[in-house]
Amino acid sequence: GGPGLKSRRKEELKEGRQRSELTVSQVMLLGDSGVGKTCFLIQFKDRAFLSGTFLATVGIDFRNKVVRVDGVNVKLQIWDTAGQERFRSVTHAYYREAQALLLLYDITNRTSFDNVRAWLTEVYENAHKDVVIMLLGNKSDVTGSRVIRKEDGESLAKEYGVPFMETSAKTGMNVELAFVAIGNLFCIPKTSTTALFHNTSEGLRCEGTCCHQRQNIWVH
Ligand SMILES: Nc1nc2c(ncn2[C@@H]2O[C@H](COP(=O)(O)OP(=O)(O)OP(=O)(O)O)[C@@H](O)[C@H]2O)c(=O)[nH]1
Repeated sequence: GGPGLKSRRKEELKEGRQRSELTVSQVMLLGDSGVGKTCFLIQFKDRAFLSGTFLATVGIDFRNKVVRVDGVNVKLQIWDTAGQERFRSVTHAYYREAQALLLLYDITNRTSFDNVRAWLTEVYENAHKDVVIMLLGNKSDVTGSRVIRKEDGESLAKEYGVPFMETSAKTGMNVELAFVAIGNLFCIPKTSTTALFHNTSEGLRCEGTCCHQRQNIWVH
């Protein structure tokens, strides 16, 4: 009893309120095998980089993380998919469930960049029509063996009307930002094809009207 219990109750209430504010969103990581999807997710979740031996993802794996977007807690359930062709049928089954897709290519691997078009075709055929897509040029820390210029990534993204960033799962550059941006993208009006982000002292802000309540996107 006593004041200890009272304050604990207060805390529980506050927690409960916070929990009910939480929205859940499914995010899928896509792209060729070896572009760095698993590393990208681990960097985001644990701020660590897995170097050394490359272990290809088998089928699908997932991790949760809560990000704060415009004062709302968003629980991202992130699905890490296998890039290898032989697992495609498994990953296809998850497309429909995803609210957001992060499509990665490797800036040191031209094939992975060329395959972005094929990935997008697959996405448009299988994913939900309101899915939010973002293109990411990963491994931007590598300077010596870069084969895809940043401008190439930008123009491809513009062609498809999707936002773009270069990232590094190794240094962590833009990793968190990409996930926060995905959260923010839900705020972009459907008619808008380009997302304008502003870096403010309070974090990333996007231009557009907020629509956190859009039923097909947010699962409460
Ligand atoms: N330099 C550098 N290496 C990276 C980066 N991201 C991943 N790697 C390396 O690239 C290799 C592949 O990374 P993974 O994350 O396993 O690739 P994946 O896309 O998950 O591959 P699949 O599971 O087969 O689809 C590993 O050897 C990583 O260490 C990065 O940002 N910079």
